[in-house]
Amino acid sequence: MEKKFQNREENEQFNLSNDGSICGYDSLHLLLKDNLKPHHFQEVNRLLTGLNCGKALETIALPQSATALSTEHGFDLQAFCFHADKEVLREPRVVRVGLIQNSIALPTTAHFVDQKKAIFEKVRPIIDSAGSSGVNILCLQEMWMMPLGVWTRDKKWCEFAEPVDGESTKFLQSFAVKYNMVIISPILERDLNHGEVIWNTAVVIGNHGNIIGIHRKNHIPRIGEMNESTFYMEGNTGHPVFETAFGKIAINICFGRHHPLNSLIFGLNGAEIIFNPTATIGELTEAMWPIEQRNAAIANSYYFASINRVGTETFPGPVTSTDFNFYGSSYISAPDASCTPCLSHHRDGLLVTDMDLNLCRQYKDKWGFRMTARYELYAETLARYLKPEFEPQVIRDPLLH
Ligand SMILES: NC(=O)NCCC(=O)O
Repeated sequence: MEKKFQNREENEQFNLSNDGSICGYDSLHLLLKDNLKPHHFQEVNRLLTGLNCGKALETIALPQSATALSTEHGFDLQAFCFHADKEVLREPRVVRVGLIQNSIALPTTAHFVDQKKAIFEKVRPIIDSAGSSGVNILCLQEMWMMPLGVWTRDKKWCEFAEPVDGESTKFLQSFAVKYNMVIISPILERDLNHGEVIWNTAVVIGNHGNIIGIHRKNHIPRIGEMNESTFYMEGNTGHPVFETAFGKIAINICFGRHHPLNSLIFGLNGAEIIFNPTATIGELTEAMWPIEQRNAAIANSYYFASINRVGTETFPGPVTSTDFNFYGSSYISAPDASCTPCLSHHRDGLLVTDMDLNLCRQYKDKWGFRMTARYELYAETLARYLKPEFEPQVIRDPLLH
């Protein structure tokens, strides 16, 4: 539950104990709401999260069956609605999207079978809550079925890898059928047909429980010790867009969000919603988190839905122990530059959001980013850049020494 304190000093004091909250609050949004005068908060909120169709983003009421699960299991549950303008020739195309963020359920030293089982049991009520909320497309976090062992160099974590039609897919297929829901399941994949190599993969399960297809992570981080390429290499599936019963979607896995051309190409292939399952930590990316995804949504006239895991994952090593502190804060950005507030910084959560997909074309028409882009210039420079004899186009001040 959200921590509540008598006053700001107590909140700040609490933050010193470092429970992963923001000064005792679930999110920046709630911290500001609780500490600003209502008219100040209204203005700060407008500046931080924008306006959708001229108004602050509306919240939506969810069925009691969904909210009861959040109370019983202590996960954050928030619900919002992005509107589009009314059109004469097209009906609204409203899709209900759900994002799940969660911590692991057992210490990373527990038996692997127990760890995976415990994660399944942890997400089960959250998926049920999404299902009873009428979610059409649900996305889980990057490698949701395991701790983030790929940030250690310890190859034992390869044991969590599964074939595309493995245990995690089978677990989720039953929910897809039960709730008539498309489910995106980001896993550590083992490709049995190609030398048993490992990939970082999102499996797209259709609303009839069928596997529509997969996408493999395009960009693999190599940041100091955070070097996932010791486990798997850059994906070989391009930039697929999956045409589902509820809209055209694509998955831009984690590190891909830092690459604007990666985001661009999903858009050129016609994606209306990008799902961005992520695992990231505060000291590295928290200042980027509210910016990059919103920018991608604006520049490409699509929705961008980002999910980050929560909690601390401790990996004891022979000499030192490594801790990763994930900051949650899953949220959705829209083509009109508005966005939802973030889910909790430290608790499991489900974000349910209605989005009218008509907003994508309306913003293409209004801002004309596709029309005004200079793809031929970019393509020409990129083609030259790839050649060994490339020289940067720099005009030097002749008065420089
Ligand atoms: N999982 C992953 O690619 N994380 C890298 C850090 C980041 O992009 O935030």
